[in-house]
Order: sequence, then structure tokens, then C-alpha cells
Amino acid sequence: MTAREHDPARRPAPTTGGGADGDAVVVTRGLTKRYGRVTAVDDLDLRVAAGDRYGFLGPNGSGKTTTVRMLLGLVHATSGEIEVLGRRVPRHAKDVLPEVGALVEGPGAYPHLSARANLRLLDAAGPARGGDPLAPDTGSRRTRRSRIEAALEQVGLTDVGRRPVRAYSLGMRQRLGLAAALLRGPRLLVLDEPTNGLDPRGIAEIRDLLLDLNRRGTAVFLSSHLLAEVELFCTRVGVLHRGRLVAQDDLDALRGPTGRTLVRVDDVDAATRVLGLPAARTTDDGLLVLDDLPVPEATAALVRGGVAVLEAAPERRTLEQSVLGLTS
Ligand SMILES: Nc1ncnc2c1ncn2[C@@H]1O[C@H](COP(=O)(O)OP(=O)(O)OP(=O)(O)O)[C@@H](O)[C@H]1O
Repeated sequence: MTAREHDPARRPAPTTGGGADGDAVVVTRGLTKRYGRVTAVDDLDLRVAAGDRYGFLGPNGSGKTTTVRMLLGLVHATSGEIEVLGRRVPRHAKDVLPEVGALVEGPGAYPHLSARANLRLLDAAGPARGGDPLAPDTGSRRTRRSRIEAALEQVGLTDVGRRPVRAYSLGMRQRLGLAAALLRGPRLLVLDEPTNGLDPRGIAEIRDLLLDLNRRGTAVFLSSHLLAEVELFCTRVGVLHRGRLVAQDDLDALRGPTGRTLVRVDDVDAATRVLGLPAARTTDDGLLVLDDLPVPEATAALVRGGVAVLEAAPERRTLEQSVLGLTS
């Protein structure tokens, strides 16, 4: 990544990776939303390619939810353009949205009904695949039932039986919201804080489910303020700060090298002497930190000096370091 992309005052450089706009599932150009004097989203150029697991990161109030709502045609932009699955939104939202599974802030459900009954209603109310509500392909009763069972199974809600949704934990409601998003086998999932309310095991299960869907071709746009979640799941990251996109790049590029080398040796004192360092500097887990000495040179010098090298790698920034640098 270039230094330019890290400068919050400037627009990120044209995005790399993911190919031409032809295979993009989300593109925005100059997308802006103002609420009175508040600019919630400011001149956003997003690009999400088919196959991406895109993490949309930003602190509270940075404009993530407003952006997600605009992508789904729920909020109208003040200016700028949006394309979802190659079609303009909101103009063609009716055609596009049946192929998009969405989970936005607190899934709505009828509290007195079970998960299954809620999905049945949603399934019956939703448009057919392909966006034509009159098309005869919503399926037979059996098809509908198996679609609902498959969605429940995918999110681990098969066994909740007839219990009403009001008796569910927040995590279970979140799973139900996901099941609703999965109902129609979407090409794109747009998820706003999908692991809200889930415990660590639930978070891992949802991550595995999303990875599996992504492997089978569903692009995932995941908005989150949880860096660890994004770091474990996403391939590309967009970072929002005060409504502006301050970085958009592959995860690996955002976790770029710091320029330092980390080595694990059998004898730190001997290594310090061999390299002529004034003092040993080590990480919490005992790796020796070397400034300005790349891995090949460091390894060669240590081995020449009779020090066994057990591990050697360039140090990389964590996503947290990068994002905090961009948003503070
Ligand atoms: N309907 C609205 N009316 C007025 N201001 C709004 C409205 N919705 C959002 N905002 C403002 O727009 C800005 C961005 O809000 P948004 O909810 O999109 O951020 P966010 O990144 O999703 O935050 P969080 O992580 O807390 O959900 C905030 O300053 C917010 O107060």
C-alpha cells in the first residue's frame, strides 16, 4: 500500500486487486449522505469484487450503517452513485435486492412466533429469485420447507423447535436474522455487525458458515468495528473515518511490514554479541527484534556466529496498529 492511501486527508488511490469493475458486486462513486449539517458519509468510492470477503471497518459514528443502508436502498444518498451486482441502486433495487442477503442492525422478527414461522412468513412475502414476484419459481411447499430448514440448519437453529422468538437470546435472534438473509441463496451478503450478541463459540460458528458460503461463491460485505473479527475473516478492508474512506486495500497490504525483523534464537545473549547490538530487545514471546537487518542478512550473520536460528520473519503491523493510525 502506498503512503498516500494512509493519508486521511486524501482520497485512497485507485483500488488494486479484484479485477475490473466488470466483476464488482458493489461500486460506489462519490457517495455522500448529509443529515442537515452532519455529513455522515463523505464522497465514498467503494469497490467490492465478486468473491471478496470485504471488511468495512470504522469507529462508532463513522458512517458504516448509513452506507450499508444506502447500499440496500433503505436510505437515499444526497449525491453520488451506487451499483450493486452491476445495477444502479436505488433505481433497480427491486431487481437486485432478491439476490442480496442483508442483516442490518437488530433483525426484525415477530416475537410471538418461532424462528421457523418467521422464516415461513418472510419466504412467502419475499420476491422470487430473479426479482419477479409473479414468477412461478418460488417453489412448491416442499421446496419452500426445505429452503427454510436449510437456512435454519446453516445458522444452527434447527433444534429450537416451537419456542417463540421473544424467548431467544440476542445471539439466537442474530442467527435468525442471518437465516433470513440466507433464505434465497444470495450472491452477495451485506451484514452490519453480524456477530453482535454472540459468544466466542457463536462468533466462530458464524465465521465458518460465512467462509463456507464465500468458498461457494457468495461475496460478503461485513461492516464491523471489531478488528479481530475482520482480521480473521476478511480478504479486503475498507476503513471509514468521519464518513471518509481513508484506506481500501487487501488485508495483507494493510498489515504491511514494519521494516523490522523478528528472530527466535537458542541464545539471545550470544545473538546480541554476534550482531554487535548495544542491548537485546525482545517481544513478549521472546523474539529478538532487529532494526534495519533483513531476514537473510540476520540469519546469515547469526549462523556464522554459531547461533542457532529457530525462526525468522519480517515483523508485520497488526490491523489494529494500521487502523488506529488511520483513524486517530
Ligand atoms: N437519521 C439520522 N439523522 C441524523 N443523523 C444521523 C442519522 N443517522 C446517522 N446519523 C449521523 O451520521 C453519522 C454516522 O452514523 P452511522 O450510524 O452511519 O455510523 P456507524 O459507523 O454505523 O456507527 P455505529 O458503529 O455506532 O453504528 C453519525 O454522526 C450519526 O449521528
